[in-house]
Amino acid sequence: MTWSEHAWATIEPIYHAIIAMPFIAELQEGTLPIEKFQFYMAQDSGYLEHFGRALALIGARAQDTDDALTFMRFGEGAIVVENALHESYFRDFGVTERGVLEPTCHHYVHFLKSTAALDPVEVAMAAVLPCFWIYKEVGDHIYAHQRASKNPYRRWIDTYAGEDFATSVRQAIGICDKVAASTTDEMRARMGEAFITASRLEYQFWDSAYRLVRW
Ligand SMILES: Cc1ncc(C[n+]2csc(CCO)c2C)c(N)n1
Repeated sequence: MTWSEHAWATIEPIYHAIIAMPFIAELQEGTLPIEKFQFYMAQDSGYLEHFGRALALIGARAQDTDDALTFMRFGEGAIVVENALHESYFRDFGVTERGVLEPTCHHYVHFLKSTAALDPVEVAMAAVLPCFWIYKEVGDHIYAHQRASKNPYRRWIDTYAGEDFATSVRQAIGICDKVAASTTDEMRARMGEAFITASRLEYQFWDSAYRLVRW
């Protein structure tokens, strides 16, 4: 079993809890109240900027030059590409400003940034993996189960269910498996812990958007 297969098996309950969340079910049906989506988008816009910086830092710390380049490109993607999507969503859904990072987003980005800066680079790579992988699985799940023909959240769904994104996810998993294969049991365990923590925070991110949790 590869490191990633094992890691995914440990977060399977979290993944199932995510796809059962009202936020995801209502996004899929197109019935999610707009204010919850606005909250999510505004928080996610802040998340993406910090996440992009964490990815670039992991790129700078990666041992292998190809991996460094891949992470730098991920970082660029998070800031440039995803922000463009957010900007158009801001327009379409009437969000005027990003606002402050609310507790869950604040916690998540600071967990990622401190891990990227202070922990071994393999652990940092594992910490950012749920962001890719869970979005891919959630995107595919919603895409496969959607019934509404006129879903205002369609573009969000298409982004994460698309083939371009699938390629990035495969790359991120591949790098984690490669570094895991050439490290110690202790480091693989630390990678697993970071993977679980980030998966919990993915759950919390949607949950707190649904509940509009502010400071
Ligand atoms: C809370 C949160 N987690 C994950 C993503 C998805 N995501 C953001 S950037 C990126 C990779 C580089 O483009 C991916 C997969 C998100 N939007 N918001």
